[in-house]
Amino acid sequence: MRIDIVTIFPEFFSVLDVSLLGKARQAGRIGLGVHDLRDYAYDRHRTVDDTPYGGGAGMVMRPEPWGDAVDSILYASEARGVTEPVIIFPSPAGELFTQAMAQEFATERQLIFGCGRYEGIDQRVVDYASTRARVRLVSMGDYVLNGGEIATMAMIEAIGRLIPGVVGNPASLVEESHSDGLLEYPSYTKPAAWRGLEVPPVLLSGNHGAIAAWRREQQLERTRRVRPDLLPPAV
Ligand SMILES: Nc1ncccc1[N+](=O)[O-]
Repeated sequence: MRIDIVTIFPEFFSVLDVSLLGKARQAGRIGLGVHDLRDYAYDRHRTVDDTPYGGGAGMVMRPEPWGDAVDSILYASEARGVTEPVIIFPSPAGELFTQAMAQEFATERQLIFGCGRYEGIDQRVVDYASTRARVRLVSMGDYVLNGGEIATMAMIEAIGRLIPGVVGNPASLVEESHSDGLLEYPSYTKPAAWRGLEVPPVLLSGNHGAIAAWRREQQLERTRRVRPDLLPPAV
């Protein structure tokens, strides 16, 4: 998979050189391009924002630098034979990011992330990009960040770890929260007793059927208690 990021803070993404994603990049499983939006702002001060039409507080990101940045990335995509990649604009006005979306995006050949700042990006950038790529506005939750960089980092981690070969043991991806729609069961390791707290005896029984049943019940109980909205109908 190829990932391109447009941002005014390219240094934000140096963290993607480490850990699993760093190894995936070294192994060639993920290609990463971080593009500084200011490289596409050709005035002397490399301005990327301006005051909003219609008034109001804050600044809006100008369309020209975005248009040139998107065109430059799409031109390179076409040269690599990728037509209509997905462009993701993190936005509190977007559709809520879920594990299902992470799974969906993990099958794409290329993802482009457009990190807005200030009060957002001129709407015409989204409208223009939609004529040349599959555009998705995606939200990490009902709260407001100062820009799309942290949201992009979270999505890249959630998506990247699903790409075959990135996570050492693919089996570990199966029994996780949200992988089967429910929250995961509690986990324990040695010692069996710690500060007067015991590991549930069933986990020491060696009875795999009883262990699987206990874990499923724990998932349901935890999901009922913490996230009843995730419960499948008639549970
Ligand atoms: N919540 C957000 N606030 C600002 C930018 C992006 C956001 N998001 O969730 O993707």
